[in-house]
Amino acid sequence: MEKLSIVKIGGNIIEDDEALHAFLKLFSNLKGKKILVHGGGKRATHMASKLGIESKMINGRRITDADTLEVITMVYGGLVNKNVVAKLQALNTNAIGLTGADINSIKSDKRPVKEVDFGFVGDVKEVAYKSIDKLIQADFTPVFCAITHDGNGQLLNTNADTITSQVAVGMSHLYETSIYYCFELNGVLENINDKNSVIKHIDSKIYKDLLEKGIIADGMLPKLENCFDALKHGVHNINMGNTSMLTRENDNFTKITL
Ligand SMILES: Nc1ncnc2c1ncn2[C@@H]1O[C@H](COP(=O)(O)OP(=O)(O)O)[C@@H](O)[C@H]1O
Ligand SMILES: CC(=O)N[C@@H](CCC(=O)OP(=O)(O)O)C(=O)O
Repeated sequence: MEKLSIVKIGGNIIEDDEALHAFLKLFSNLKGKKILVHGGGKRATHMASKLGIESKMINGRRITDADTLEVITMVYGGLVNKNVVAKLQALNTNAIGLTGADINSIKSDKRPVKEVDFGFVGDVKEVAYKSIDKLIQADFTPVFCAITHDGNGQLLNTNADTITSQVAVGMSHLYETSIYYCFELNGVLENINDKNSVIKHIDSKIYKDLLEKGIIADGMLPKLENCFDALKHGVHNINMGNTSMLTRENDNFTKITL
């Protein structure tokens, strides 16, 4: 099976022009077929506050009312996505920016209201991996933002880590797929205050242990949940760490297995 890399960059890299440029250079130089997924939660929170809209997060997910949906559509689908695409073009990578509505690539269901009403937040139900592959086969590099749609004209906010793992599961029908979750730290850390305390390997048993010890928290919780879900559904390989792990010269990052 041919290989495919799906790389996700988080909010802290997007916020830092130098880090973003350095990352995009590495991504452009990455050999083989590839897809980029970006977040931008921090930028959305900042923009919302400029517009006088308060941001609320529960379990790492944004409560997305109608006003917030407008902000995230402008920020993720517009500002961040188009800037990333333009910067990739400058690096000779022929990128195409997409929400899940484009080419009907990612359909989701609005999250049902239980204890919490998340508003316009979508849980992914269908990835059109064959359509995405048409872009890849035409030598375009898809760049997804954190927006999906319900098929009835409604855009929905969807966590970028989840988009990454679900797109990876879809693409695993066609490729041996690896995920690279790039963020500002060197990997999952034993001690969050010590950047050198990288845990090099996490499997389900170690994960349970880390959860019990309270070592994993905040944004790392949904990230790791997504990892195990993806591995159970056909994704070959998952790595988490600093963007330099893309060079393969750095082996100081976290590898996740079942
Ligand atoms: N044990 C841990 N190791 C590394 N990061 C952790 C850990 N526990 C919690 N985190 C937090 O998870 C964050 C990464 O997740 P998230 O905020 O969703 O970032 P991103 O926007 O890059 O996806 C880190 O910035 C860190 O604050
Ligand atoms: C539903 C939900 O929470 N969506 C996320 C999507 C952006 C994202 O995931 O950005 P990072 O990867 O930078 O955190 C949000 O609006 O914050």
